[in-house]
Amino acid sequence: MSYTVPDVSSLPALSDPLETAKRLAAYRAIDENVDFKNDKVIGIGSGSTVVYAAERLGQYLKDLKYTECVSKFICIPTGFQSRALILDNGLKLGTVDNYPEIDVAFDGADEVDTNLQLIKGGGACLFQEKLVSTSAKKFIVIADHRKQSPHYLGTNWTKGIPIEVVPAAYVRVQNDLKKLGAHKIVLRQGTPAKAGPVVTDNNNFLIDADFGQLEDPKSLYFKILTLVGVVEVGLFIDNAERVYFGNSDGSVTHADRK
Ligand SMILES: O=C(CO)[C@H](O)[C@H](O)COP(=O)(O)O
Repeated sequence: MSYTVPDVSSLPALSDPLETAKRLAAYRAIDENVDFKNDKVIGIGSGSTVVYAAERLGQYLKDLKYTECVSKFICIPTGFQSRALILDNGLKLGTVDNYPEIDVAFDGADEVDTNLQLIKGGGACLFQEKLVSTSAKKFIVIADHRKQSPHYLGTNWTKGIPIEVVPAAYVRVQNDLKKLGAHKIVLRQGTPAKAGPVVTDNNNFLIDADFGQLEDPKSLYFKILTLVGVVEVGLFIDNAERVYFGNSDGSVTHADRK
């Protein structure tokens, strides 16, 4: 029997309502933002929400109405987990080197403010996420309702801004972050799974620096980025075009960049 992409409104709820919310947001984002006729290169981010975006593309691939175009899509990952998601869903893998222009990219976020500025990097993939999202003509974020900030970044996500640093410079960067006004600075640890610091897909370390609520995330972004040893900062500024939020009542809402 032939396969048809399931309608979002007819999906049975998952056992965890939060997972249901993430799935709804991701499916809606794919349905409304992939141009099946014209898109060629799709960015696939990292984290637990984007799993459902890759799953949705995999569903389109199985539906004979879409198989021909989806099988030609080149999907660009943002790290190891994301690469596996692409392959597990039968999609074609590419790299930014081969495909520097991405039509549309999908990724999760740790917090989204009212201007669609983002904190990302909670899953330690921020450099490649930034590479992919800023290489995309359209960057679409998918998140559950916990990620929607009432106003400023740093309200819901209080673990600090993730910052990817060259290992040789981590002490220097920590000292410099203190001078910039960070209240709490932590070198992210891999324990209990790994003794010692988290090592990113790019062989770097991660520092989480808490600056409290961010009234001006853009200027802080540039201040941190210019510190010697900083590879990338988990503040995604003027990057997201639209964010889909999966809500606890089963609805999905979206916000657009002004
Ligand atoms: O930035 C990220 C990884 O570095 C993720 O996109 C972010 O942490 C959101 O993850 P999830 O969808 O699991 O909440």
